[in-house]
Amino acid sequence: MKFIAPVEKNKTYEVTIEDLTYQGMGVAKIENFPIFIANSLPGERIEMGVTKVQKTYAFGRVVKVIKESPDRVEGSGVEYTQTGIAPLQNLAYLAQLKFKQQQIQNLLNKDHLDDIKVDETIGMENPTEYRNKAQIPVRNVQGELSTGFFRRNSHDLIPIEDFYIQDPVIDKVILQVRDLLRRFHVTAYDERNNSGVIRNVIVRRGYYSHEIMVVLVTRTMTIPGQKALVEEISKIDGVVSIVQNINSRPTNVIMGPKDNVLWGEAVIHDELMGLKFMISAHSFYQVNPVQTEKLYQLAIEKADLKGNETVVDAYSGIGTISLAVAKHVKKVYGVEVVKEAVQDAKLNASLNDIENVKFITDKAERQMAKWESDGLKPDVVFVDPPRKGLAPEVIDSIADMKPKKIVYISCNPATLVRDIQLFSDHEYEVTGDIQPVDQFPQTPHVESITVLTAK
Ligand SMILES: C[S@@+](CC[C@H](N)C(=O)[O-])C[C@H]1O[C@@H](n2cnc3c(N)ncnc32)[C@H](O)[C@@H]1O
Repeated sequence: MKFIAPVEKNKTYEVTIEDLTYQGMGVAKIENFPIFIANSLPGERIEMGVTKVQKTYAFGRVVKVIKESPDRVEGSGVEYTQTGIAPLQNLAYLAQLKFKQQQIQNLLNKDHLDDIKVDETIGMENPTEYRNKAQIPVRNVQGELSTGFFRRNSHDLIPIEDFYIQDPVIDKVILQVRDLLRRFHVTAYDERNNSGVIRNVIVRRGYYSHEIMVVLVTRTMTIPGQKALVEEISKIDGVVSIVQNINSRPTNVIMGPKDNVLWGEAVIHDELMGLKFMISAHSFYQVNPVQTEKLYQLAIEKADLKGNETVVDAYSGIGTISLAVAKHVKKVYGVEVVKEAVQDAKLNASLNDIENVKFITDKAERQMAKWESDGLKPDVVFVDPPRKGLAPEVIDSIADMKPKKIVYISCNPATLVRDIQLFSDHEYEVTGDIQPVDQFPQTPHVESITVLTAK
Protein backbone atom coordinates (compact mmCIF):
# COMPACT_ATOMS: atom_id res chain seq x y z
CA MET A 1 0.00 0.00 0.00
CA LYS A 2 1.33 3.44 -0.90
CA PHE A 3 2.23 5.57 2.12
CA ILE A 4 0.67 9.00 2.14
CA ALA A 5 2.54 11.60 4.19
CA PRO A 6 0.31 13.53 6.61
CA VAL A 7 1.68 16.87 5.29
CA GLU A 8 1.62 18.48 1.86
CA LYS A 9 4.18 20.72 0.22
CA ASN A 10 3.39 24.46 0.35
CA LYS A 11 0.63 24.02 2.97
CA THR A 12 0.96 25.57 6.41
CA TYR A 13 0.43 23.85 9.76
CA GLU A 14 0.57 24.89 13.41
CA VAL A 15 3.11 22.77 15.29
CA THR A 16 5.13 22.62 18.52
CA ILE A 17 8.88 22.05 18.33
CA GLU A 18 9.74 18.95 20.35
CA ASP A 19 13.47 18.50 19.82
CA LEU A 20 16.55 19.56 17.87
CA THR A 21 18.39 17.44 15.32
CA TYR A 22 22.10 16.86 15.20
CA GLN A 23 22.22 19.66 12.60
CA GLY A 24 20.37 22.00 14.97
CA MET A 25 17.01 21.98 13.19
CA GLY A 26 13.82 22.03 15.24
CA VAL A 27 11.75 18.84 15.06
CA ALA A 28 7.94 18.89 15.03
CA LYS A 29 5.71 15.88 14.51
CA ILE A 30 2.35 15.50 12.81
CA GLU A 31 0.88 12.02 13.30
CA ASN A 32 4.39 10.93 14.32
CA PHE A 33 5.79 12.11 10.98
CA PRO A 34 8.88 14.30 11.66
CA ILE A 35 9.29 17.70 10.06
CA PHE A 36 12.65 19.49 10.32
CA ILE A 37 12.51 23.27 10.61
CA ALA A 38 15.55 25.55 10.69
CA ASN A 39 15.62 28.43 13.17
CA SER A 40 13.02 26.98 15.53
CA LEU A 41 13.63 26.03 19.14
CA PRO A 42 12.24 23.35 21.46
CA GLY A 43 9.01 24.43 23.13
CA GLU A 44 8.13 26.98 20.45
CA ARG A 45 4.69 26.98 18.86
CA ILE A 46 4.95 28.05 15.23
CA GLU A 47 3.10 28.26 11.97
CA MET A 48 5.17 26.18 9.59
CA GLY A 49 5.15 26.02 5.79
CA VAL A 50 6.14 22.67 4.28
CA THR A 51 8.99 23.08 1.78
CA LYS A 52 9.84 19.48 0.89
CA VAL A 53 8.24 16.10 1.57
CA GLN A 54 10.25 12.88 1.57
CA LYS A 55 9.14 9.31 2.32
CA THR A 56 9.84 9.35 6.05
CA TYR A 57 10.22 13.05 6.88
CA ALA A 58 9.66 16.56 5.59
CA PHE A 59 11.31 19.98 5.76
CA GLY A 60 9.51 23.13 6.75
CA ARG A 61 10.19 26.80 7.35
CA VAL A 62 8.98 29.15 10.03
CA VAL A 63 6.11 31.30 8.73
CA LYS A 64 5.17 32.83 12.07
CA VAL A 65 6.28 32.29 15.65
CA ILE A 66 3.12 31.95 17.77
CA LYS A 67 4.82 31.28 21.10
CA GLU A 68 8.50 32.06 21.43
CA SER A 69 10.88 30.02 23.60
CA PRO A 70 11.89 31.96 26.73
CA ASP A 71 15.44 30.87 25.91
CA ARG A 72 15.49 32.53 22.48
CA VAL A 73 18.11 35.25 22.21
CA GLU A 74 18.92 37.74 19.51
CA GLY A 75 21.12 35.87 16.98
CA SER A 76 24.27 37.42 15.58
CA GLY A 77 23.50 36.78 11.92
CA VAL A 78 20.95 34.83 9.92
CA GLU A 79 23.72 33.22 7.81
CA TYR A 80 24.87 31.23 10.84
CA THR A 81 21.57 29.37 11.01
CA GLN A 82 21.13 29.27 7.20
CA THR A 83 24.45 27.51 6.80
CA GLY A 84 24.37 25.48 9.98
CA ILE A 85 27.74 26.92 11.15
CA ALA A 86 26.20 28.00 14.46
CA PRO A 87 22.57 26.83 14.40
CA LEU A 88 22.09 27.29 18.15
CA GLN A 89 23.26 30.91 18.17
CA ASN A 90 19.71 32.01 18.98
CA LEU A 91 19.42 29.72 22.03
CA ALA A 92 20.74 31.22 25.30
CA TYR A 93 24.08 29.58 26.19
CA LEU A 94 22.86 28.14 29.51
CA ALA A 95 19.92 26.58 27.65
CA GLN A 96 22.36 25.11 25.10
CA LEU A 97 24.28 23.45 27.95
CA LYS A 98 21.05 22.12 29.45
CA PHE A 99 19.91 20.87 26.04
CA LYS A 100 23.13 18.87 25.63
CA GLN A 101 22.83 17.29 29.06
CA GLN A 102 19.18 16.45 28.34
CA GLN A 103 20.00 15.04 24.90
CA ILE A 104 22.15 12.29 26.46
CA GLN A 105 19.66 11.67 29.30
CA ASN A 106 16.76 11.34 26.81
CA LEU A 107 18.63 8.75 24.76
CA LEU A 108 19.44 6.78 27.92
CA ASN A 109 15.85 6.97 29.14
CA LYS A 110 14.54 5.85 25.74
CA ASP A 111 16.59 2.66 26.09
CA HIS A 112 15.48 2.14 29.71
CA LEU A 113 18.86 3.16 31.10
CA ASP A 114 17.40 5.89 33.30
CA ASP A 115 19.44 4.75 36.29
CA ILE A 116 22.46 6.25 34.51
CA LYS A 117 22.61 9.99 35.21
CA VAL A 118 24.12 12.83 33.21
CA ASP A 119 25.89 15.68 34.98
CA GLU A 120 25.56 19.36 34.03
CA THR A 121 27.48 20.24 30.87
CA ILE A 122 30.78 21.99 31.51
CA GLY A 123 30.57 25.12 29.37
CA MET A 124 32.88 27.90 28.19
CA GLU A 125 33.26 31.32 29.68
CA ASN A 126 33.38 32.91 26.21
CA PRO A 127 31.47 30.56 23.93
CA THR A 128 32.35 32.21 20.58
CA GLU A 129 35.51 32.56 18.44
CA TYR A 130 36.83 29.27 19.80
CA ARG A 131 37.64 27.16 16.72
CA ASN A 132 41.33 26.77 15.90
CA LYS A 133 40.57 25.36 12.45
CA ALA A 134 38.45 26.44 9.48
CA GLN A 135 37.57 24.44 6.37
CA ILE A 136 36.11 26.94 3.98
CA PRO A 137 34.63 26.11 0.57
CA VAL A 138 35.64 28.33 -2.36
CA ARG A 139 33.09 28.87 -5.15
CA ASN A 140 32.09 31.47 -7.69
CA VAL A 141 29.31 33.74 -6.50
CA GLN A 142 28.01 36.20 -9.10
CA GLY A 143 31.13 35.77 -11.20
CA GLU A 144 33.56 36.34 -8.32
CA LEU A 145 35.68 33.84 -6.39
CA SER A 146 34.18 33.80 -2.89
CA THR A 147 34.64 32.13 0.49
CA GLY A 148 31.83 31.33 2.88
CA PHE A 149 29.68 28.35 3.71
CA PHE A 150 27.04 26.25 1.99
CA ARG A 151 23.38 26.91 2.62
CA ARG A 152 22.01 23.88 4.50
CA ASN A 153 21.19 20.85 2.36
CA SER A 154 22.70 22.51 -0.69
CA HIS A 155 25.97 23.46 -2.27
CA ASP A 156 25.01 27.13 -2.76
CA LEU A 157 27.76 29.20 -1.21
CA ILE A 158 26.71 32.04 1.08
CA PRO A 159 29.67 34.47 1.29
CA ILE A 160 30.71 34.96 4.93
CA GLU A 161 33.53 37.10 6.32
CA ASP A 162 33.00 36.74 10.07
CA PHE A 163 32.50 33.08 10.99
CA TYR A 164 31.50 33.87 14.59
CA ILE A 165 32.78 30.66 16.19
CA GLN A 166 36.27 30.74 14.65
CA ASP A 167 39.41 32.40 15.94
CA PRO A 168 39.01 35.88 14.35
CA VAL A 169 42.63 35.80 13.16
CA ILE A 170 41.67 32.75 11.06
CA ASP A 171 38.73 34.69 9.57
CA LYS A 172 41.15 37.43 8.59
CA VAL A 173 43.61 35.00 6.99
CA ILE A 174 40.81 33.45 4.91
CA LEU A 175 39.95 36.88 3.52
CA GLN A 176 43.60 37.63 2.79
CA VAL A 177 43.96 34.31 0.93
CA ARG A 178 40.66 34.93 -0.90
CA ASP A 179 41.89 38.34 -2.05
CA LEU A 180 45.17 36.86 -3.26
CA LEU A 181 43.35 34.12 -5.18
CA ARG A 182 41.28 36.85 -6.85
CA ARG A 183 44.36 38.94 -7.57
CA PHE A 184 46.17 36.04 -9.22
CA HIS A 185 43.02 34.99 -11.14
CA VAL A 186 42.98 31.49 -9.70
CA THR A 187 39.62 29.92 -10.56
CA ALA A 188 37.16 28.54 -8.01
CA TYR A 189 36.06 24.91 -8.20
CA ASP A 190 32.80 24.28 -10.01
CA GLU A 191 31.33 20.96 -8.99
CA ARG A 192 28.68 20.90 -11.73
CA ASN A 193 31.32 20.14 -14.35
CA ASN A 194 34.27 19.31 -12.09
CA SER A 195 36.30 22.30 -13.33
CA GLY A 196 38.20 25.16 -11.70
CA VAL A 197 41.17 24.96 -9.34
CA ILE A 198 40.57 25.84 -5.67
CA ARG A 199 38.00 23.76 -3.79
CA ASN A 200 38.68 24.74 -0.16
CA VAL A 201 40.94 26.82 1.98
CA ILE A 202 41.81 25.21 5.32
CA VAL A 203 43.41 27.33 8.02
CA ARG A 204 44.71 26.10 11.37
CA ARG A 205 46.16 28.32 14.08
CA GLY A 206 47.97 27.23 17.24
CA TYR A 207 46.15 28.55 20.31
CA TYR A 208 49.34 29.16 22.28
CA SER A 209 51.94 29.28 19.50
CA HIS A 210 49.89 31.46 17.09
CA GLU A 211 51.51 29.53 14.22
CA ILE A 212 49.32 29.35 11.13
CA MET A 213 49.01 26.65 8.46
CA VAL A 214 47.22 27.41 5.19
CA VAL A 215 46.09 24.41 3.13
CA LEU A 216 44.93 25.02 -0.43
CA VAL A 217 42.75 22.11 -1.52
CA THR A 218 42.94 21.94 -5.30
CA ARG A 219 41.28 19.87 -7.99
CA THR A 220 44.37 20.20 -10.18
CA MET A 221 47.99 19.14 -9.65
CA THR A 222 49.24 22.64 -10.38
CA ILE A 223 48.01 26.08 -9.40
CA PRO A 224 48.35 28.79 -12.07
CA GLY A 225 50.69 31.53 -10.81
CA GLN A 226 51.64 29.29 -7.88
CA LYS A 227 55.05 30.81 -7.14
CA ALA A 228 53.81 34.39 -6.76
CA LEU A 229 50.67 33.29 -4.90
CA VAL A 230 52.63 31.23 -2.39
CA GLU A 231 55.12 34.04 -1.89
CA GLU A 232 52.30 36.45 -1.03
CA ILE A 233 50.55 33.98 1.31
CA SER A 234 53.87 33.38 3.10
CA LYS A 235 53.97 37.10 3.97
CA ILE A 236 50.71 36.89 5.97
CA ASP A 237 51.46 37.43 9.64
CA GLY A 238 51.86 34.13 11.51
CA VAL A 239 51.92 31.79 8.50
CA VAL A 240 54.62 29.14 8.94
CA SER A 241 53.29 26.45 6.63
CA ILE A 242 51.58 26.41 3.21
CA VAL A 243 50.39 23.02 1.99
CA GLN A 244 48.62 21.96 -1.18
CA ASN A 245 46.19 19.07 -0.89
CA ILE A 246 45.06 17.55 -4.16
CA ASN A 247 41.50 16.30 -4.40
CA SER A 248 40.66 15.69 -8.05
CA ARG A 249 37.60 13.49 -7.54
CA PRO A 250 33.98 14.70 -7.64
CA THR A 251 33.25 14.05 -3.98
CA ASN A 252 31.94 15.79 -0.87
CA VAL A 253 35.00 14.67 1.09
CA ILE A 254 37.09 17.79 1.63
CA MET A 255 40.65 16.48 1.43
CA GLY A 256 42.30 14.15 -1.07
CA PRO A 257 45.03 11.71 -0.07
CA LYS A 258 48.05 13.72 -1.28
CA ASP A 259 49.75 16.73 0.36
CA ASN A 260 52.58 18.88 -1.07
CA VAL A 261 54.34 21.32 1.17
CA LEU A 262 54.52 24.51 -0.94
CA TRP A 263 56.39 26.63 1.58
CA GLY A 264 57.71 26.46 5.13
CA GLU A 265 57.06 23.55 7.44
CA ALA A 266 54.77 20.53 7.07
CA VAL A 267 53.36 21.09 10.57
CA ILE A 268 52.37 23.75 13.05
CA HIS A 269 53.22 23.51 16.73
CA ASP A 270 50.93 24.01 19.67
CA GLU A 271 50.58 23.12 23.32
CA LEU A 272 47.94 21.24 25.22
CA MET A 273 47.97 20.31 28.90
CA GLY A 274 51.54 21.60 29.17
CA LEU A 275 52.77 19.30 26.37
CA LYS A 276 54.13 20.31 22.97
CA PHE A 277 52.39 19.05 19.84
CA MET A 278 53.15 19.07 16.12
CA ILE A 279 50.11 18.91 13.90
CA SER A 280 50.16 18.14 10.17
CA ALA A 281 47.52 18.98 7.57
CA HIS A 282 45.85 15.57 7.68
CA SER A 283 45.84 14.97 11.43
CA PHE A 284 42.77 15.21 13.63
CA TYR A 285 43.27 17.80 16.35
CA GLN A 286 40.43 18.89 18.62
CA VAL A 287 39.09 22.23 17.39
CA ASN A 288 38.39 23.82 20.76
CA PRO A 289 41.69 23.91 22.69
CA VAL A 290 40.24 25.52 25.85
CA GLN A 291 37.62 22.81 26.30
CA THR A 292 39.88 20.00 25.10
CA GLU A 293 42.20 20.65 28.03
CA LYS A 294 39.24 20.35 30.40
CA LEU A 295 37.90 17.26 28.60
CA TYR A 296 41.11 15.25 28.55
CA GLN A 297 42.21 16.39 32.01
CA LEU A 298 38.92 15.21 33.41
CA ALA A 299 39.08 11.93 31.48
CA ILE A 300 42.51 11.28 33.00
CA GLU A 301 41.29 12.21 36.50
CA LYS A 302 38.35 9.83 36.10
CA ALA A 303 40.76 7.00 35.24
CA ASP A 304 42.16 7.41 38.78
CA LEU A 305 45.65 6.22 37.85
CA LYS A 306 48.20 5.16 40.47
CA GLY A 307 51.40 5.04 38.40
CA ASN A 308 51.97 1.36 37.63
CA GLU A 309 49.23 0.80 35.06
CA THR A 310 49.33 -0.31 31.46
CA VAL A 311 46.97 1.78 29.36
CA VAL A 312 45.54 1.51 25.84
CA ASP A 313 44.48 4.67 23.95
CA ALA A 314 42.29 3.56 21.06
CA TYR A 315 41.73 6.10 18.24
CA SER A 316 44.78 7.96 19.49
CA GLY A 317 45.09 10.65 16.77
CA ILE A 318 48.29 12.64 17.25
CA GLY A 319 48.65 11.09 20.71
CA THR A 320 47.07 13.78 22.84
CA ILE A 321 45.56 11.45 25.44
CA SER A 322 48.45 8.96 25.30
CA LEU A 323 51.06 11.61 25.97
CA ALA A 324 49.04 13.36 28.67
CA VAL A 325 48.48 10.04 30.43
CA ALA A 326 52.06 8.74 29.98
CA LYS A 327 53.50 10.48 33.05
CA HIS A 328 50.81 8.92 35.26
CA VAL A 329 51.38 5.27 34.20
CA LYS A 330 53.93 2.58 33.37
CA LYS A 331 53.17 2.09 29.66
CA VAL A 332 50.75 3.40 27.01
CA TYR A 333 49.77 1.72 23.74
CA GLY A 334 48.02 3.88 21.11
CA VAL A 335 46.31 2.82 17.88
CA GLU A 336 45.18 5.15 15.10
CA VAL A 337 44.31 4.56 11.45
CA VAL A 338 45.68 7.79 9.89
CA LYS A 339 49.35 7.27 9.08
CA GLU A 340 50.26 10.98 9.29
CA ALA A 341 48.62 11.28 12.72
CA VAL A 342 50.69 8.36 14.00
CA GLN A 343 53.86 9.94 12.60
CA ASP A 344 52.90 13.13 14.45
CA ALA A 345 52.19 11.12 17.61
CA LYS A 346 55.67 9.53 17.51
CA LEU A 347 57.35 12.89 16.90
CA ASN A 348 55.24 14.41 19.67
CA ALA A 349 56.44 11.70 22.07
CA SER A 350 60.10 12.53 21.39
CA LEU A 351 59.38 16.27 21.41
CA ASN A 352 58.20 15.82 25.00
CA ASP A 353 60.89 13.26 25.97
CA ILE A 354 58.25 10.61 26.59
CA GLU A 355 59.51 7.07 26.13
CA ASN A 356 56.84 4.83 27.64
CA VAL A 357 54.39 5.04 24.70
CA LYS A 358 54.05 2.88 21.62
CA PHE A 359 51.93 3.98 18.65
CA ILE A 360 50.65 1.61 15.97
CA THR A 361 49.07 2.57 12.63
CA ASP A 362 46.09 0.30 12.04
CA LYS A 363 42.36 0.05 12.39
CA ALA A 364 41.38 -0.26 16.03
CA GLU A 365 39.23 -3.25 15.00
CA ARG A 366 42.33 -5.19 13.94
CA GLN A 367 44.94 -3.94 16.39
CA MET A 368 42.81 -4.39 19.51
CA ALA A 369 42.19 -8.03 18.49
CA LYS A 370 45.91 -8.48 17.90
CA TRP A 371 46.83 -7.03 21.31
CA GLU A 372 44.25 -9.26 22.90
CA SER A 373 45.60 -12.39 21.23
CA ASP A 374 49.17 -11.32 22.14
CA GLY A 375 48.07 -11.38 25.78
CA LEU A 376 48.14 -7.62 26.46
CA LYS A 377 46.29 -6.92 29.72
CA PRO A 378 45.68 -3.18 30.08
CA ASP A 379 44.38 -1.84 33.37
CA VAL A 380 42.59 1.06 31.69
CA VAL A 381 41.42 1.54 28.10
CA PHE A 382 40.66 5.04 26.78
CA VAL A 383 38.49 5.18 23.66
CA ASP A 384 37.89 8.38 21.71
CA PRO A 385 36.21 7.15 18.51
CA PRO A 386 34.69 9.18 15.65
CA ARG A 387 30.91 9.74 15.48
CA LYS A 388 30.11 6.21 14.40
CA GLY A 389 31.32 4.97 17.80
CA LEU A 390 33.01 1.63 18.46
CA ALA A 391 32.92 -1.30 16.09
CA PRO A 392 31.48 -4.38 17.86
CA GLU A 393 34.84 -6.19 17.36
CA VAL A 394 36.58 -3.42 19.33
CA ILE A 395 34.12 -3.86 22.19
CA ASP A 396 34.65 -7.65 22.11
CA SER A 397 38.44 -7.29 22.16
CA ILE A 398 38.36 -4.76 25.01
CA ALA A 399 36.09 -7.00 27.06
CA ASP A 400 38.36 -9.99 26.40
CA MET A 401 41.36 -8.01 27.68
CA LYS A 402 39.43 -7.46 30.91
CA PRO A 403 40.60 -3.92 31.86
CA LYS A 404 39.35 -2.66 35.22
CA LYS A 405 38.17 0.56 33.62
CA ILE A 406 37.14 1.91 30.25
CA VAL A 407 37.08 5.68 29.82
CA TYR A 408 34.84 6.44 26.84
CA ILE A 409 35.12 9.91 25.27
CA SER A 410 32.22 10.29 22.89
CA CYS A 411 31.23 12.91 20.31
CA ASN A 412 27.91 11.22 19.54
CA PRO A 413 25.48 10.31 22.35
CA ALA A 414 23.48 7.94 20.10
CA THR A 415 26.44 5.63 19.47
CA LEU A 416 27.60 6.08 23.08
CA VAL A 417 24.28 4.75 24.40
CA ARG A 418 24.39 1.86 21.90
CA ASP A 419 27.94 0.98 22.99
CA ILE A 420 27.08 1.21 26.72
CA GLN A 421 24.52 -1.53 26.08
CA LEU A 422 27.03 -3.67 24.18
CA PHE A 423 29.51 -3.28 27.05
CA SER A 424 26.79 -4.24 29.48
CA ASP A 425 26.44 -7.60 27.63
CA HIS A 426 30.12 -8.08 28.53
CA GLU A 427 29.50 -7.29 32.21
CA TYR A 428 30.75 -3.68 32.15
CA GLU A 429 28.61 -1.01 33.78
CA VAL A 430 28.64 2.76 33.90
CA THR A 431 29.98 4.09 37.20
CA GLY A 432 29.38 7.69 38.22
CA ASP A 433 27.61 10.23 36.06
CA ILE A 434 28.23 10.83 32.38
CA GLN A 435 30.00 14.19 32.09
CA PRO A 436 29.27 16.35 29.03
CA VAL A 437 31.88 18.98 28.13
CA ASP A 438 30.85 21.61 25.60
CA GLN A 439 33.43 21.38 22.85
CA PHE A 440 31.22 23.01 20.22
CA PRO A 441 29.23 25.99 21.60
CA GLN A 442 26.49 27.39 19.32
CA THR A 443 26.14 23.98 17.65
CA PRO A 444 24.20 20.88 18.77
CA HIS A 445 27.30 18.65 18.97
CA VAL A 446 27.58 16.84 22.29
CA GLU A 447 30.88 15.57 23.71
CA SER A 448 31.02 13.55 26.92
CA ILE A 449 33.06 11.29 29.19
CA THR A 450 31.72 7.98 30.52
CA VAL A 451 33.49 5.57 32.84
CA LEU A 452 32.67 1.87 32.63
CA THR A 453 33.96 -0.67 35.13
CA ALA A 454 33.86 -4.46 35.31
CA LYS A 455 30.76 -5.57 37.23
C1 LIG B 1 37.76 11.85 17.98
S1 LIG B 1 39.29 11.57 17.23
C2 LIG B 1 40.33 11.20 18.59
C3 LIG B 1 41.61 11.93 18.57
C4 LIG B 1 42.63 11.73 19.64
N1 LIG B 1 42.13 11.34 20.91
C5 LIG B 1 43.41 13.01 19.75
O1 LIG B 1 43.30 13.67 20.75
O2 LIG B 1 44.10 13.37 18.80
C6 LIG B 1 39.05 10.02 16.45
C7 LIG B 1 40.28 9.46 15.77
O3 LIG B 1 39.96 8.14 15.32
C8 LIG B 1 40.64 7.89 14.11
N2 LIG B 1 39.97 6.71 13.51
C9 LIG B 1 38.84 6.69 12.78
N3 LIG B 1 38.48 5.41 12.50
C10 LIG B 1 39.42 4.61 13.08
C11 LIG B 1 39.60 3.19 13.15
N4 LIG B 1 38.75 2.35 12.57
N5 LIG B 1 40.67 2.74 13.83
C12 LIG B 1 41.54 3.58 14.43
N6 LIG B 1 41.42 4.93 14.38
C13 LIG B 1 40.38 5.44 13.72
C14 LIG B 1 40.56 9.21 13.40
O4 LIG B 1 41.54 9.32 12.40
C15 LIG B 1 40.75 10.20 14.54
O5 LIG B 1 42.11 10.52 14.70
